[in-house]
Amino acid sequence: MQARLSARDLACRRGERLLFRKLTLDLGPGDMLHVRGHNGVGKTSLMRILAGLAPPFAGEVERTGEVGLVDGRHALDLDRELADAMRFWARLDGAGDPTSAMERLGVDALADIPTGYLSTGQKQRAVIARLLLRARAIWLLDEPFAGLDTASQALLADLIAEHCGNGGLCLYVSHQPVDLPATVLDLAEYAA
Ligand SMILES: Nc1ncnc2c1ncn2[C@@H]1O[C@H](COP(=O)(O)OP(=O)(O)OP(=O)(O)O)[C@@H](O)[C@H]1O
Repeated sequence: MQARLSARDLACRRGERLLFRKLTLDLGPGDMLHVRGHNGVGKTSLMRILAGLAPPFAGEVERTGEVGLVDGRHALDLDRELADAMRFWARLDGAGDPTSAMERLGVDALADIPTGYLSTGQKQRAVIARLLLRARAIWLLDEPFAGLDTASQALLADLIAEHCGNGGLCLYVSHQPVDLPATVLDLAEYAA
């Protein structure tokens, strides 16, 4: 898997405020980076910049490989049954049958439940199942462990390890410690 994510001298401004600056990183196959920092330091903003969804105030980002982004924006049609929602995502993502990804995340038993009825953790597991629908080299996961029970947190850690073991890379934001051999980046150290 071709995976590379580099950022040079990144700065981020939101409204009138400069949040962080002079952030440089270079991630390749197998690399894991745990981004942390206090509320409002700019973690979500950083993820959006790295994903190419927002421009940096300064600096450059280079990506090799497709991005799989998990953030709080689930974009689920609340009336659609989960199996149907997953098939919709699979079509959007150019992927095949979502059944095995649903089984891996243990949401196959929820197939006929409208997504609006799913609990927070169940929705999050569905979103992670979507991430597995298609091979994407660069995983950008914003608070992916939030709302997950202990078993699901361990499963997600396993999935990240597997992804990186297969030559992918993963950058995740988490306020909680995660049992993975990731390098830690404290965004507060780059606060402007
Ligand atoms: N569109 C915007 N315009 C102005 N300010 C914004 C905008 N979006 C976010 N901000 C501000 O930028 C700062 C950083 O937000 P961001 O969501 O990146 O922080 P975070 O580190 O992810 O926080 P948390 O840990 O609470 O999720 C916050 O003070 C937020 O209010």
